[in-house]
Amino acid sequence: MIDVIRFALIGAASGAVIALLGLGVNVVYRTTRVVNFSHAAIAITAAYQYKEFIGSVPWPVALILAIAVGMGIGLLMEVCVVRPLRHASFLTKTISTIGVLLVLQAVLMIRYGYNAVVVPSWLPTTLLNLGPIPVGLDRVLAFGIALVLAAALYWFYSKTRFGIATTAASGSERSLAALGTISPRTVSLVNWLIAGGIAAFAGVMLAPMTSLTPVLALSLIVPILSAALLGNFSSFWLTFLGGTAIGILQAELSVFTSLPGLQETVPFLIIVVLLAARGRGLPQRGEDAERLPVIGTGRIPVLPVVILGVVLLFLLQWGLPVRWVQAVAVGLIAAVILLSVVVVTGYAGQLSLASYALAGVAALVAAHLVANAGWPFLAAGLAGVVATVPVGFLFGLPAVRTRGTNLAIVTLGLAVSFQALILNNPSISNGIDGLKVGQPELFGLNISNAFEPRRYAIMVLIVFVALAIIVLNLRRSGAGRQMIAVRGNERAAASLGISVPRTKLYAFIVSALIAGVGGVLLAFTNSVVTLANPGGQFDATYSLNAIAQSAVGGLGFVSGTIIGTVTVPGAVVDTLLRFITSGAWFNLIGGLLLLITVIAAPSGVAAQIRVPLARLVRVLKLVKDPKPYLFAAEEQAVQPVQTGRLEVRDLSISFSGNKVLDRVNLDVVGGTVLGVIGPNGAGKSTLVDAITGFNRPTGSIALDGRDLTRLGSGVRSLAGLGRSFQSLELFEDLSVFDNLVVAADADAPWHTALFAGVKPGRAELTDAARAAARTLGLHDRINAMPADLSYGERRLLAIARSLASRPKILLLDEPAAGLGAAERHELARLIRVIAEEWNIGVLIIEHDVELVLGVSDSVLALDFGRTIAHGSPEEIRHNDHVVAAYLGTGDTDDSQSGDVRDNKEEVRA
Ligand SMILES: Nc1ncnc2c1ncn2[C@@H]1O[C@H](COP(=O)(O)OP(=O)(O)OP(=O)(O)O)[C@@H](O)[C@H]1O
Repeated sequence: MIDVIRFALIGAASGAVIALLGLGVNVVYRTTRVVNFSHAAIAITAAYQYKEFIGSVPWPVALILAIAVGMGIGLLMEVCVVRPLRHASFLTKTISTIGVLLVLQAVLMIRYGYNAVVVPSWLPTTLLNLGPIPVGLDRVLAFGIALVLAAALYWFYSKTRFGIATTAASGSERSLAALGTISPRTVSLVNWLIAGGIAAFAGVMLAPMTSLTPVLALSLIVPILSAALLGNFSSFWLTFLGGTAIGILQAELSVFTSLPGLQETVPFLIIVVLLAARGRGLPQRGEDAERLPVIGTGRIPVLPVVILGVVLLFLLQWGLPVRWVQAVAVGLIAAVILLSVVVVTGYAGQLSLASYALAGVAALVAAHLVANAGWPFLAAGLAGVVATVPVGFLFGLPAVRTRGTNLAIVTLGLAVSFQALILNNPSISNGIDGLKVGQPELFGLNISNAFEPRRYAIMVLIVFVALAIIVLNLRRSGAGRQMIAVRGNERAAASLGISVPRTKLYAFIVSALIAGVGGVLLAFTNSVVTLANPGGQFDATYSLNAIAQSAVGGLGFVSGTIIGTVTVPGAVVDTLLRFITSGAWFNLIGGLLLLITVIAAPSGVAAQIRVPLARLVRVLKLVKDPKPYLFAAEEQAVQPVQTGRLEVRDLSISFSGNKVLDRVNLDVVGGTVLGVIGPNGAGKSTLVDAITGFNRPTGSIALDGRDLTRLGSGVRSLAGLGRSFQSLELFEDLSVFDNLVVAADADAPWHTALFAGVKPGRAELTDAARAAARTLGLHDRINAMPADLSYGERRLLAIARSLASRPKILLLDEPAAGLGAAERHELARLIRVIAEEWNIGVLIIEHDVELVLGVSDSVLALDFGRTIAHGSPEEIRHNDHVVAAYLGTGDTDDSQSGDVRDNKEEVRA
């Protein structure tokens, strides 16, 4: 028992320092919404500086100087990286901090090498007896200092004017500017300085507890970010408690369990479970969809690819010296793994940091089957690749409930756990001796990289080209469009019947399969497969390098995987530079290149060069221009839907005890329009969300007698409930054509996704999608991107997209917001067309009362979530409750309403 307490105290001290580092992560997240992956690297850099300073100055001066170094790095990051990227997506921001991490690590590697450095403690290390328990005084003091600092930060950010301003604005420059007195620039700068200082101080505290190595920063990332995550990147106390708990758990596990790797894994897995419990299947209303990096078209420029392929084949077989052949192979293998990043992060928008772990799964299985079961290379390799399917599924599961940076941390944590528990376990991976796989053969030919490097490289080339074609096909397939829809806007995707969890898991599994192929190719490059560290070929942190390489090339581009290999160690550029530099310098160049790319060209080099390249290819007549989609001249007849009836009974919902909907009852019948009005905050959008499955109300919702109450939003959409959003939520990465196709395709049978990479199929507009485009006047804009449409056209596209999914009932959330008088009049006419010609039941919520009264067959008025009136437009117009709650006067402006009231007659005529 005494030992348990003693190790709890020891763990609490290191945990408190981890927490301190987590607190620094919170500080910058509050200001800039950036999760800083380089925070630990700043700490380690400052700790190295401290070690240098104490050689020449007293320790207090050294400590101050080290803190100044940390603050300096924070300042540089703010000025050179964070500020230029302040409008970028979370993806770009996160990747930029990974860039800073790689740069700092490379600098430390150049300066100090791999050898561990011991740093003396500046705190007294005498043994203290707490009753019968001996503990180092330095540990107790470290815990106390961390606790005081956490309290100081809490005080500073909740009590001082500066801190309150930072907290209130919570990362929004506009809110900060609105607060007046302090400029957003100052707030950002000061917070980055504070964060840098805290990192440095924590680094100097941590250094004596563990010896310093440049890679220490990498092993600290997961615990630090986990602590910050536990505090939701904002609560200092929860972060402090979380970090301390992680430290205690790790100390206890390291002493009282014999399974290696458990101490890295268990605390992290607890966090995953907590996150999953806290997470949500879909983002909430108001969580802005971000502009993510550009994605390629997926078109295959056949002739240029064939020419390049043949030239490379020739060079590999005859033209290049062996050294260069091997360098090309190294680059192509890395490019295969980067293809997996294109699928999961580029197409599906899920920032996964586990590509090398998944590659490692395939390598482990294949190497075992060859080394211990005597399987031939091909069969073992295929088995290894298949083995990645369940692991890819497992790694994808958190994506169902988390997203963004949280997901990045979880996937990196899973990768680190996999390495600690499996790859580093000598009984599984045979430790640093590795697994002997000898010389692989393919169809009777020796293809060993050592003896037949040309054959090995040609095999790698063929595999890369095949996978690249599959990934390009996937981009053009229905499954690819669904991934891009989910990446662009999960709520909109769900509203069309796309299963968001299934799409994410699909992306993870496809990506795992591709990474698996890369893993097998990488593993069999040598006759011994080394999986355990040091020297493991699949170190979890290589996935950070992979995301960096991918971002340099272009996350959404297959061509980006080749461009990204310029920063791959051992590939062509590195081989070239080895004549003048060492490997450490190459890593530094790679990190700097990443930073320059994300700032100057956030979508990567491939996105930057695609326009001139396409022009060149066209001038040389190497490809045909794609034909734009043209509508047939004849009018598309609308096929009316089967009549639907939506019945909503006793719908209620509360948020934090505040009743937002209170026993609302309504019916919407095919061919009619129900208007819902109410003042701001009456609960109108919440009503649409509740009916379509975006929140969890009580009561019941049935469509044509089928109870939908317990079903998710995607299933409700497939059952016939369509909706639009107040904020439109278009898929900005997809053309108008593809926005409609993706809506019509949502119920495609799942097995089409199985062969999407081989048989992508042709995107076709369904009859309903064509009719929707015609009805809403978008047929002439069908090849445009949403960003090129006028505001009014964008609103119409949102409705057309819902119509393309053939709903029986369509719920329109403020469709006229921001439209001019003429556009509103046209919209009112279209709503009657949708009801009467398409036979759809329409529920419209609108602030424009006259529009609602003019277009609806009956109207429901809400106030504070309660129905205050329900009747014909005329009854509502003169209802006393409505007049009191909403209209303000008994007389509405009849001159304005006359126009829209005539719509029913106009359409009937
Ligand atoms: N997820 C949520 N958590 C907490 N409160 C919420 C949530 N969603 C809605 N509310 C609250 O419910 C109330 C009703 O909001 P809702 O957006 O439905 O009103 P509305 O009638 O559509 O208003 P508006 O016309 O301004 O859009 C508001 O007070 C809002 O703050």
